[in-house]
Amino acid sequence: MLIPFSRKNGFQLLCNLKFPAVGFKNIVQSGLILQSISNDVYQNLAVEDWIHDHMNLEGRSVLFFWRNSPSVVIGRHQNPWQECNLNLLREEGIKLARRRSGGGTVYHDMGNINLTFFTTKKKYDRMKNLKLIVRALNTVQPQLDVQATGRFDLLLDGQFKISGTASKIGRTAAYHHCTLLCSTDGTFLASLLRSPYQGIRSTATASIPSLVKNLVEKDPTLTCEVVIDAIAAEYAAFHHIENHIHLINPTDETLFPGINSKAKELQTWEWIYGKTPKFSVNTSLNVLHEESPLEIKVFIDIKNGRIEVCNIEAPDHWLPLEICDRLNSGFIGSKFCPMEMTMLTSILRRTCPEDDGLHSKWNILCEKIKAIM
Ligand SMILES: Nc1ncnc2c1ncn2[C@@H]1O[C@H](COP(=O)(O)OC(=O)CCCC[C@@H]2CCSS2)[C@@H](O)[C@H]1O
Repeated sequence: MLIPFSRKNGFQLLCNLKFPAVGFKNIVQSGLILQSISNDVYQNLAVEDWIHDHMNLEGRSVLFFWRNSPSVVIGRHQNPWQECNLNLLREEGIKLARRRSGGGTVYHDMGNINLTFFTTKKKYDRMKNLKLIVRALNTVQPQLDVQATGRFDLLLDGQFKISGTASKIGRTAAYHHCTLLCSTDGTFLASLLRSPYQGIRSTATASIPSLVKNLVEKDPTLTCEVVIDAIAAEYAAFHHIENHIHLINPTDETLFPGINSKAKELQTWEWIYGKTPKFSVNTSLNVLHEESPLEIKVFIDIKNGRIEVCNIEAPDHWLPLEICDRLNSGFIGSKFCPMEMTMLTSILRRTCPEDDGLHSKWNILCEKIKAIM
């Protein structure tokens, strides 16, 4: 049963919980189980940041459950252009988030559970956490074949990924977080995580795609609610604590002072796109000229999400070199982002001679360039 986390004692509860007496030999590791009432990926990631930064985890550990409305979550050192179909994300209104932990890109929706295991750096143990999840799943469905792999995925029937792992290890605190697929939209997941962008060269961490499956496909009773309750019960039994899930509101500043500014930072363009490791795009675009295709070469270097070097080379007879150069130098310093391009190209177009033919070619080229962003 879920009981609301009271405002009055919330912060106290998080920071100064009274733990059972610790014996000399049998050290009782005390714990706390939390679940977010929000489905906003930025707010939930901010809870992780807050607990990691502010909670004293010495002698206590915390398990945090959270679910998000449709979102794509990239790792700290990843390139979103390389990892997902940004145009599709924009069209469908899917949130894109960059987390603070490393690793690959995953898709979240309300059919996916996220679990964060907070401990001290010393007590950090991903295999122990995954085994706890496996025990919980087997309690509900003893027939289920779920195993943890060497790279800390959970596989169903030896081949289908149902969980991916990432982690952040701080100076004293650490967390291991993982996903768990109960009833996620697999078709949508696959199309969102397929990048259509060609010619990207980068040193960013690349994701490792797998065949995925939902737990409900194996057993329809394994819904998110059932699975969360089973894992909470297993965690409570393991840590000798009350089997109770405390509901938390991640926008509650009395509980988490300063949390809203953490959530805000996670939503900024500078964090999501700007933290992409330097990369380059080397591709070509095709336009039609007198009914035959014509090749336009594009070389762009992007640093901190912004265009650092730009070389768009169109045949001189199609677009005069001078006009091309105007575009190339005009783009320097701007965000590698279609919205910014729309603004910029309409400003730059005013510097172009009044010529309908030229303007139409300019528009065609700018639309093509926007499509690779
Ligand atoms: N939700 C989810 N769960 C499991 N596997 C997924 C999911 N979404 C996509 N995938 C598959 O994993 C690969 C990427 O695998 P890869 O191993 O590259 O990355 C991960 O697993 C990262 C897990 C991060 C977990 C965090 C926990 C809280 S916030 S996000 C992707 O291409 C798909 O094939």
